[in-house]
Amino acid sequence: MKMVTVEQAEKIVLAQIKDYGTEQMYFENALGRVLAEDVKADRDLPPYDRVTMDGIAIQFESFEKGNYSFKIIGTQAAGDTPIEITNFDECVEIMTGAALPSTTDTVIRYEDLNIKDGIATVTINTVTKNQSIHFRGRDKKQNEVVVKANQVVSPVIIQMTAAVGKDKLLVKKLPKVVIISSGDELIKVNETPTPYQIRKSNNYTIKAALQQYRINAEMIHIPDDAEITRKEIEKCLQQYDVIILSGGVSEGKFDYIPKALETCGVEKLFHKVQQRPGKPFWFGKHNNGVLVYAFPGNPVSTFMCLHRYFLLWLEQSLNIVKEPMYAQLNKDFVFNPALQYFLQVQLTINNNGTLLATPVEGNGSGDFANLLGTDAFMELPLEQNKFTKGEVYRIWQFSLASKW
Ligand SMILES: Nc1nc2c(c(=O)[nH]1)N[C@H]1C(S)=C(S)[C@@H](COP(=O)(O)OP(=O)(O)OC[C@H]3O[C@@H](n4cnc5c(N)ncnc54)[C@H](O)[C@@H]3O)O[C@H]1N2
Ligand code: MOO
Repeated sequence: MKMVTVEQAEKIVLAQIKDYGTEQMYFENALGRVLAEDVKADRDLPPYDRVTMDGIAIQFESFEKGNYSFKIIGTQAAGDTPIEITNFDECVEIMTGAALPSTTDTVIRYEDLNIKDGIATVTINTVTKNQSIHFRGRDKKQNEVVVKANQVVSPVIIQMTAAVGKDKLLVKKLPKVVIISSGDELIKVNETPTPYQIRKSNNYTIKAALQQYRINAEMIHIPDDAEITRKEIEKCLQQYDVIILSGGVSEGKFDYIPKALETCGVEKLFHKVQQRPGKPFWFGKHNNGVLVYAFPGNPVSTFMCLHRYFLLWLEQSLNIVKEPMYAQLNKDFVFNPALQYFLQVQLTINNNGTLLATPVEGNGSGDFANLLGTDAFMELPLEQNKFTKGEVYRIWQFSLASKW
């Protein structure tokens, strides 16, 4: 099979979008999950005419006719049953959050009153009818949708679901994912490497990226052994929805992955994409539905393919709707090979509000240290070799949104 373009690879990957169903969960645990139902207001919001200042509640008409002094007939806290007045010159001392008595229509705050011997005297001349009242149903009506389905549950959504008494939420189920690292040169994080060994790290960055979507992926390491590789993949095909591999997919003597996958009945949908980094990316599907993303082992290649293909597939499978992001190249750049280049860029916003992408090239796809100073990959078009400052291209952001 011929090498596919980035565009073709994306099409093939997105043709495998899958709905993993829904599940109910306690609302407090739903942060970061994708809501699979609309949430409606169980009653009007606010549910009653809500007082917004501590002070007194009066009938505006009384003040309008020249009455400045009101006899306090009671004190009403938030949560209390409203105390009704029976005379024009009466008032209720009332607290923020209390329900406005139906016989009153205006609230005057303590700062504008003088209270002595049970009489509240207004010390200002301008009072507006209905002031300091947040009227019932002003924000939302009963049964109105307050949170729409198909969005990631955020702190404000948690607040709203709490407020409308919805303690269980229907959310999208997440695929079961296993991350497989391979290579005899790789040791555990807490082991001491020989001069020629390195610590495993790609698998942790994948796991962490997936945790942002609340997926708790398992991790497995396999040695450079064809038979063990085959057996482990065989097992994973029975237990998971998605297998993500990192390493062992290029031309090396110990790159057993593509062969093992095909022996296990995983159909190759493509191997090799016309891109840098990440050229040897292998993607396939088992007839039981399990998808296999086998990323090239170089850390930046794995990281780029994860964002450009897997997370895109995941977001679309979970119905997370995201608009593509673009930025303006902030420096001329040249790339000659006939490959689609994913340039590492640092993002800043200039004083015109334009998102600028400054190239920070690094030392190739093994240089994962370079990722720390960058925020996104800028996808440069295949047809061009020269890219000029001021041109706008698509970006794939990986730094946390909290940067701004
Ligand atoms: N003759 C050719 N050689 C290579 C080609 C090619 O087309 N022909 N492609 C190159 C490209 S591009 C890439 S990218 C790499 C991909 O190789 P593999 O997928 O086989 O990956 P490995 O050889 O297993 O590892 C590459 C590199 O990454 C390190 N690595 C692997 N896994 C991890 C991990 N979990 N954590 C940290 N680092 C990891 C590994 O130690 C190697 O240094 O192939 C080129 N070669
Ligand atoms: O996929 Mo490789 O990243 O070009 O070194």
